[in-house]
Amino acid sequence: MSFTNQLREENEHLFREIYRHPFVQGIGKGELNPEAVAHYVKADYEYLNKFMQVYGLAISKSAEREEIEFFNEQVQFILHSEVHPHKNLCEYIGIPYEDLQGYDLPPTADHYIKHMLYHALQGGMGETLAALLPCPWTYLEIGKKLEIEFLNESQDHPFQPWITFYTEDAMMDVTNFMRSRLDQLAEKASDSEKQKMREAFHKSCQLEWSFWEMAITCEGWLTEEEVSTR
Ligand SMILES: Cc1ncc(CO)c(N)n1
Repeated sequence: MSFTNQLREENEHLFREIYRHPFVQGIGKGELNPEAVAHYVKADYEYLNKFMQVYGLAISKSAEREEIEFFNEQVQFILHSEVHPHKNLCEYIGIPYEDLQGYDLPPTADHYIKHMLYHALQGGMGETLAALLPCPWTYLEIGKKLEIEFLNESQDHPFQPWITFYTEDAMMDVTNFMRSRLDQLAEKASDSEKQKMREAFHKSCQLEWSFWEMAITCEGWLTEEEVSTR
């Protein structure tokens, strides 16, 4: 079995729970709390800004042009395409996209991005890819499952653009490219390197689930008042 198939199998429980998460199910049902949606877009906009910087670090570790080209394309994809699912969510809550930009990352999003920055700075390309891979892979699976379970050609669905964005070939291509590179690198990696890749991948899966939870609970940093009253 390939290394990334093993990773997928080891994290089956998390993939399942991510799909079952109330925010994800809310996308499917077309019913979401507007405050949670605003919280998600604010966090995800800044998260994706930082995500592009992780791609920049990955470029600095690239062994060949093909990899540089891939990461460069992914930066373009975030800048110009991944704004569409955000705009879909903004329309649902009737708030201009610009009004949801420039906020501090809530604790979980901050943790997630620093986890990726850590592996990109400390580890090699394999570890970097292992930390990045759950991002496209979990969204691809969410999109595919929601499409089958909730999208119906004949009915308007408020989140149809969001769902179909993540089922398009682009998401599949990113996931497959990262998987095949990671599989190649894992073949040559030592056991201890593979262990680091496993851990990076597993923590990213956990943080994907936590990111949805952060949105639905409108998680924020404790205020001074909250700290002093506990
Ligand atoms: C937190 C998170 N993970 C994955 C994606 C998909 O790129 C996203 N937009 N946000």
